[in-house]
Amino acid sequence: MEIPEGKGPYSVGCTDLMSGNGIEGTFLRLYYPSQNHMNYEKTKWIPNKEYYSGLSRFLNMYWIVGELILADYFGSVTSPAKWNAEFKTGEKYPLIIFSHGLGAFRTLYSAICIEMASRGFIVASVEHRDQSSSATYYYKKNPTKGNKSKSPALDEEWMYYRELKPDENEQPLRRQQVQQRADECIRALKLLVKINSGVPTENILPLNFNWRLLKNSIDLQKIAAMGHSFGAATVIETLSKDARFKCGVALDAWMLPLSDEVYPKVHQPLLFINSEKYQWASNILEMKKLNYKGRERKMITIIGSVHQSFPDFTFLTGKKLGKIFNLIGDIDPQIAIDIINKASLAFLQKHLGLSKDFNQWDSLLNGKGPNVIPDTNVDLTPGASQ
Ligand SMILES: CCN(CC)CCN(C[C@]12C[C@](c3ccc(C(F)(F)F)cc3)(C1)C2)C(=O)Cn1c(SCc2ccc(F)cc2)nc(=O)c2c1C=CC2
Repeated sequence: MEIPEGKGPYSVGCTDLMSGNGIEGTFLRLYYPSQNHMNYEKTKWIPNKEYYSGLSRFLNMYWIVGELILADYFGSVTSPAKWNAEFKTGEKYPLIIFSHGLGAFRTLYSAICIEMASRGFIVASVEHRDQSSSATYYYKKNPTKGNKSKSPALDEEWMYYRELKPDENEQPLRRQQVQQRADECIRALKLLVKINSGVPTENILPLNFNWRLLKNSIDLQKIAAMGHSFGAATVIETLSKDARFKCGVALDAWMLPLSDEVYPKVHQPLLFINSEKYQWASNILEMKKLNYKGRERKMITIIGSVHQSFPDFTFLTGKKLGKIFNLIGDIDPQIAIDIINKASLAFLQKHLGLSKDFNQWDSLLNGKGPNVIPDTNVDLTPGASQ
């Protein structure tokens, strides 16, 4: 079981960028079209052991037991992208900013991000520092004691998932977090615009990736946001704040963090791709609040899919464990991710004005095709037994 390769014509590279100290900085994993050299190592899927500690805590496993099991089980998993491969220059690429879900972090959606990059997108998967990530880290510049000659020592600070207190009301926390998440997506865009303009950018991470090759390589008129669950709410919040994002793809959106005043502000086209199992009337009704005359809204449901059909875990456990943890639905994970990717590509071509062949999948946007239906299968009549 491993994470599927991109199906598009471009070879895919991957690197990490952390810019700015402390939690105000930007931390993202970049997936991009790369030169087709063969001698590159693959990308480490979960790059630091602290992520396993965070995950086991998020999953309510016993901290140590969970960490050891997860590290043992997933420690050698790689993503099918060439680590620090040379960027493929010579054309301008559309840009996707990707936002991860609650308890996830920037590396866990590589199947979707790699597929997009293989189709000719630059994809920046941001890592959120709003304490919704299982774990994340940043560097605190501690002033060098006296001697100015040495560069200030940088020490890693780890931040873990903030659990809800027993009687804490979830909504205020999630509303504050979705604001921070949107700001982090907008900061990531600003950083990439700066890199595109050729301004040299310092990467705190000691990686040998040539960022100068990205000069004039991003098509600034073709920028979209994508995200899963809490990350899909982040997409909606981000679009409402920054018109540079021309459209959004909301994967199994969790609408609780959004307040009513955001709905009239989202003018850009939105695609909702919903799993069959992760749907309930109040959540769907919140999505419908975004329907305004003249605003493009598309919704499809993938039959047999579950909430975890979107992150990479769906490919990494056998059928049995996958079923127990609800990581795999009745639909084959590869078939589900193909529908997710093709519907997203068709929508992005239409609303970013791409001249590719993604319109071949337009029928998916109308819920036509195997394993897919238009809109939702939830009965929205009030008081219906859900
Ligand atoms: C018990 C903890 N309890 C916390 C509120 C609920 C935990 N939970 C269901 C889970 C995540 C699950 C999972 C993953 C991974 C393995 C593994 F074993 F494969 F590692 C197992 C089991 C446990 C399925 C969700 O939070 C669902 N969810 C998610 S899941 C995003 C995610 C997180 C971690 C990952 F590693 C991969 C993907 N993103 C959201 O934005 C939202 C929700 C709910 C509302 C908003």
